[in-house]
Amino acid sequence: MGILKFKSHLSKLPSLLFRNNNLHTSKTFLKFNLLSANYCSGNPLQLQDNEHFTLPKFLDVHLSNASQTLKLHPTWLRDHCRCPDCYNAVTYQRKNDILKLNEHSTISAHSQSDGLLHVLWSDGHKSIYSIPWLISNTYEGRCRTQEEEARRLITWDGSMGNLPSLEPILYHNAMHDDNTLSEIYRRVIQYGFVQIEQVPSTEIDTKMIIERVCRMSRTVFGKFWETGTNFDHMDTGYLNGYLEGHTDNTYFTEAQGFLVFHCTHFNGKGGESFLVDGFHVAKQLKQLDPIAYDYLSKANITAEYIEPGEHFSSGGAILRHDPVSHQLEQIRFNMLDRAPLTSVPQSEVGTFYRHLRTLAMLVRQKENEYWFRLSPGTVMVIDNWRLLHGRNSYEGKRVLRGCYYSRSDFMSKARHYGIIL
Ligand SMILES: C[N+](C)(C)CCCC[C@H](N)C(=O)O
Ligand SMILES: O=C(O)CCC(=O)C(=O)O
Repeated sequence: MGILKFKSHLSKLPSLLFRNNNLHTSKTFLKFNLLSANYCSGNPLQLQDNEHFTLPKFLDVHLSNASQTLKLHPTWLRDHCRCPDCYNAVTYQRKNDILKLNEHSTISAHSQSDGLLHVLWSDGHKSIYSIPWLISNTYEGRCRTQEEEARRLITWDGSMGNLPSLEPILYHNAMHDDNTLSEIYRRVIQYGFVQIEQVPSTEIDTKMIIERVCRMSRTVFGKFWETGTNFDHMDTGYLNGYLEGHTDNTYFTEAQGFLVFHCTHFNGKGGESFLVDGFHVAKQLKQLDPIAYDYLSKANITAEYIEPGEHFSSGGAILRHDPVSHQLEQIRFNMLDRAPLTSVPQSEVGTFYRHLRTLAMLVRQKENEYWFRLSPGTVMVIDNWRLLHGRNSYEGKRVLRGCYYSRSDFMSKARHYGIIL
């Protein structure tokens, strides 16, 4: 009877919940001892249980290789019940009451079969869980996944020697084929950039491909911007001098996640572009000077952008890490947009400049720079949290058009295409 009722819950759950993700069910993953592994910060047993300082009774879920168990806290389990009373599968939102969770978290009975866990609670409520879903939605499982995702990133130096030669992505395919769109996302996530070729160099076509990939984000520079024809904004990007490798928007509380460039007109000298893989440089720094790496992961540095009517200012570490997985998430590097250094006491500034110099030296290394020319017809999408971009000074006419994508918007689509979790 109980089981039948469970089944009816199951059929209403979104199929996503039961997606059989290879990553989570693979033998290697299940072999992993979920509790003893210390690949994330802290110890979940100590961190998460402060209820009356008693050790809660964990429920042991036996994983398919039998010798491993996943220990789940009853409150977590009750909070993650996906039955229609606890979860609205249409809006993908919870319905349960956080203040009642604790009193509802006593398990009366449980059983496990066919990849499902059945739980009967002391208040009579019944829950059913898919075990792969449980694994992938715990702290332990998620940290593991983030590590896997980080391992899948391919970092590179200026020679690009370690990158496979990839089929060019053509405008026509990108516009009409969803698989090509998903490939664009895969490349941006994996390598930090993608080039789309044979884009007609009109403003309207540039906008079409931009919007096909993701929605444009409006910033102080507007939604769709153009440089080389106007001095709308007081920024070196609008002038024609050399620009050293940098990331944009270090002065926003959240820098725009991605940049799009399309050079639609060039008639002059110079103006070649380059990219540096900030995650590669970060790896080099960690090896060369782990103390500098650690320092730049913690020290706060403020950046600013000022023009008539505006004054943006925001601080943060140069090497920003995910607070849970501790994976490097963003490099904020723009030496021009640094604000007065008010975040470091004078007694420490010597150390600060020394570490910053070490990083800047690596950023400037010629071997790390990948040089190319942005030319009419090629649209480039660049990860602004990972890659640094720059260009040579130029003379003549050079029209660069483009936009930003917010991190949230682009990552939402990447998740939709199954590129990230
Ligand atoms: C890209 N676009 C020309 C619109 C703006 C350039 C802004 C560059 C600025 N220094 C920054 O780092 O954010
Ligand atoms: O002109 C370019 O190629 C790049 C401009 C730039 O770096 C910027 O606007 O942030």
